[in-house]
Amino acid sequence: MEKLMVSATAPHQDNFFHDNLGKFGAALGTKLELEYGGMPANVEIGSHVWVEDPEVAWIDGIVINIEQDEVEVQTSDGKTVAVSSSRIYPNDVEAPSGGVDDMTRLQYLHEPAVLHNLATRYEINEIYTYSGNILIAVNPFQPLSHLYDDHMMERYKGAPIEGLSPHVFTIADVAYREMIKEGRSNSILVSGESGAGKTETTKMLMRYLAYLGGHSGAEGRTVEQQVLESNPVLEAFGNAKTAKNNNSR
Ligand SMILES: Nc1ncnc2c1ncn2[C@@H]1O[C@H](COP(=O)(O)OP(=O)(O)OP(=O)(O)O)[C@@H](O)[C@H]1O
Repeated sequence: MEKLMVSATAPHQDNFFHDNLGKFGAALGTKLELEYGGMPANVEIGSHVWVEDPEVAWIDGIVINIEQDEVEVQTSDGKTVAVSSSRIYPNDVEAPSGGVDDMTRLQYLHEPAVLHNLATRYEINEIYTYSGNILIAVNPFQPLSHLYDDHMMERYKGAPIEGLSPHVFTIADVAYREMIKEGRSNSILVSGESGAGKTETTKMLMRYLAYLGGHSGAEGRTVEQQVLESNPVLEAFGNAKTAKNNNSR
């Protein structure tokens, strides 16, 4: 059985941009341990790097001094910090200002680069980003209805993955088409911490799948309507308010 994956994540704050990369990192639930076993080979005085910061998780800066295993970095908030050479990560300052829609296109695939890319896209309401064939969804904590309307479903229907912005509909579309082509069941794995947006993501997946397969059903209601109408009933029985989510499953 083919599996497609959507990884949902929550920034926990309405405005998390650069100051909230730390919370975002925690929400991602992943720590990309890419140790260099020493200083990255291409780091020298003047290099742009990321260093860890207690407030904002990762901050960009410029190397101003290197002494054996210790590197001095002037950070963009005007401070000077001394860190072990194994704790700095190269910063690609030539990366597109709006981020990249597939993280495999990043020059460096380490934690600060990944988080910075997601945060940059989130700033412009691009909540979806691919990492190869995995879709990362960042919880917008606000209705983005234009992303999920009929017009969008029509646009994504059967469309090649390359031409359109990353979207949960593409994941559903690929899963559906593979199921038809292979003639066997398919599955989509949606993972993430509580409050990350798994339920909402799943609703969008179901909505799109119902749209693809929907036709007029009993009492003139479409399959899409019937599937979606079952949600509030199921949620009324199974959901509860928790510290992380008002509508937790
Ligand atoms: N794509 C989205 N668009 C708008 N709001 C969203 C989206 N995803 C999540 N949210 C908001 O975040 C809240 C929490 O999301 P959701 O219930 O899907 O999280 P969850 O991962 O299923 O959590 P749990 O594991 O606790 O059930 C939603 O009630 C909704 O307000």
